[in-house]
Formats: sequence, structure tokens, C-alpha cells
Amino acid sequence: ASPCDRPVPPTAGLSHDKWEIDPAELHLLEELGSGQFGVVRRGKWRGSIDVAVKMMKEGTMSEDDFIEEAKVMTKLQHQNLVQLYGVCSKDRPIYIVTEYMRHGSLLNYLRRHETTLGSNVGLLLDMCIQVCKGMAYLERHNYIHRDLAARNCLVGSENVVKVADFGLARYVLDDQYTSSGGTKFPIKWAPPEVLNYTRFSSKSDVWAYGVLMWEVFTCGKMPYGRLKNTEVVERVQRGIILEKPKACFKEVYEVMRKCWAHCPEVRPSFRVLKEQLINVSQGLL
Ligand SMILES: CNC(=O)Nc1cc(-c2cccc(-n3cnc4cc(C(C)(C)C)ccc4c3=O)c2C)cn(C)c1=O
Repeated sequence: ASPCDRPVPPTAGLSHDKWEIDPAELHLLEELGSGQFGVVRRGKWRGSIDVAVKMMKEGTMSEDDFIEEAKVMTKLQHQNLVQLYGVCSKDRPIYIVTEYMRHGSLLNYLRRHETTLGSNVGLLLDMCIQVCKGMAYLERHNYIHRDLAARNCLVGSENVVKVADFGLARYVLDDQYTSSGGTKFPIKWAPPEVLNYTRFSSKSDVWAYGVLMWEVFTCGKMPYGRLKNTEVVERVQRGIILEKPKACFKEVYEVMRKCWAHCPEVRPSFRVLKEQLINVSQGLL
């Protein structure tokens, strides 16, 4: 039979394993810090592309499940998401290779530039809108972050802000992080349905986004100050929410408050949030 009427094998195109990166094409440079999975270093890929390389510490991640998911994650591409370029999974430790962001975490950036940023409400709102665009893209793809916070966003040149490590929480093996009673569980970014039933959704990401907005407009303060996790859980379940930051217009605070509706269905989607924030931004500036 002629090739045109022979069906294309379903594996066509996958044979290149394009999410698999050849470690020989990576040149590792300085250490950037360490996260949930161990050390992260800056690197060069194919001689010229700036990358960040997470070197998976043994026992920190359910690796096979992650490698399967990496194929999906490499397809999530948006200007406000830190791009996953691929993985080196032929040897251990596994490497996770992503786009490099030169100014590091949004949380540290806010704290380091408090004096200049504190008075620039337009820039603070723009940062929030960029995160919202990245999250609206994930929402459209039914992808839940599970640990959205300023510490998990990164800053690049010209105040570009991108959401990082989306979905990775599912592969953490440390139950101090994964169980809501654990010391590392992000209680202060969690809505009632996550605190009570660990029921994650794009609407629980919206709650966390409201807390991220509060972090941005306070230039990186710790939500609920030094309150213990148990005290925060008690307040959140009683419907007590974070106060309006000084630097924050009441129109912006109104948007934050909607993210903290007790009932997930009442919270706006990221698609709606994006429209509302853009309207506020055009109205205020
Ligand atoms: C100066 N520039 C830079 O430092 N740039 C960069 C720093 C990091 C970096 C460095 C050290 C640790 C971490 N880190 C932090 N928190 C994490 C949290 C998780 C979850 C699962 C708990 C959400 C997973 C991985 C990490 C993680 O790798 C990151 C993102 C990553 N990227 C892409 C950069 O461009």
C-alpha cells in the first residue's frame, strides 16, 4: 500500500523524547539556592540558553510519577509561566531544567526593593496582573498550582513576573509539607476547604492568589504576622480575613476580598479576576 494510506504510528514525534535533555548539553554554573527538592544551579544549555537546573535530592520526590507528568508540563507555555524545558531522567539524580529568571523570587524582590516599589502602586498592580495572566492560562488548561505564593513566583528583566513550580507539590514526598498538619504546609495561603478536606481546585489557587496580592501590596510582609498556624486556621474558619494594606487602593482590596469568599464557588475565576484588575488598573492610572 502507498504510504499515504498507511496510518501514521501513534508514537510518531514522541520517539525524540523531546522533554528529555542530554546532560552533555548542560554546563552547570553557580548555585542559586535550594528548595523542596534540593540544590538549584544556574546553567547554560546548548552553549547559550540560560537555564536553572534543579538537582533532585534522593527521596524528596516521587520521581517516576513526575517524569510522566513532565511530558504534560513542557506543553504548558505562557509568557507568565516559568517554562519547563525538560528533564534529564536517564541517571540519578534527576535534573529538572527550566527557564532562568535573573532577579529570583518575587518575595525577595519585593522585600529588597520595598522603598522604590512601596510608592509605585502601578507597578505592584502590574505584577499582580502578570501573575493573574499566568494563572488564568493554567486555569484554562485545568491545571492547579497547589502552592501559589510570592515565594513561588520569579522576577526577570523589566519587572517581568512569572509563576514557577506549578503542580510540583503533588510530587513532594515530605509529609511535613503535604499533610495540612505538617510544619511545612502553606497554611497561610490555604482556604477553608483545603484546611478541612485538602480539597484543591483552581478556586483554592484563587484564594492563594488573594494572599499573594496582599504580599505584593505589603512589599513582602508575612501574612497574619507572627500568628501560629493554629491561630490562622481558627481565624480563616471564622471568616476573619487579612486587613487592607496601607499601599492598597480600596478598589484593589475589594478584588482581594472576593478571592477570600468562604465558599469556593463564590470566588471569581482567574479569567474574571484578570478583567477586573485590568479595569481597576485603567481606572486608577
Ligand atoms: C537570581 N535568580 C534566581 O535565583 N533564579 C531562579 C531561582 C530558582 C530557585 C532556586 C532555588 C530554589 C528554588 N525553589 C524554591 N521553591 C520550590 C518550591 C517547590 C514546591 C513543590 C514546594 C512548590 C518546588 C521547587 C522549589 C524550588 O526549586 C528555585 C525556584 C529557580 N529559577 C528557575 C530561577 O530562575
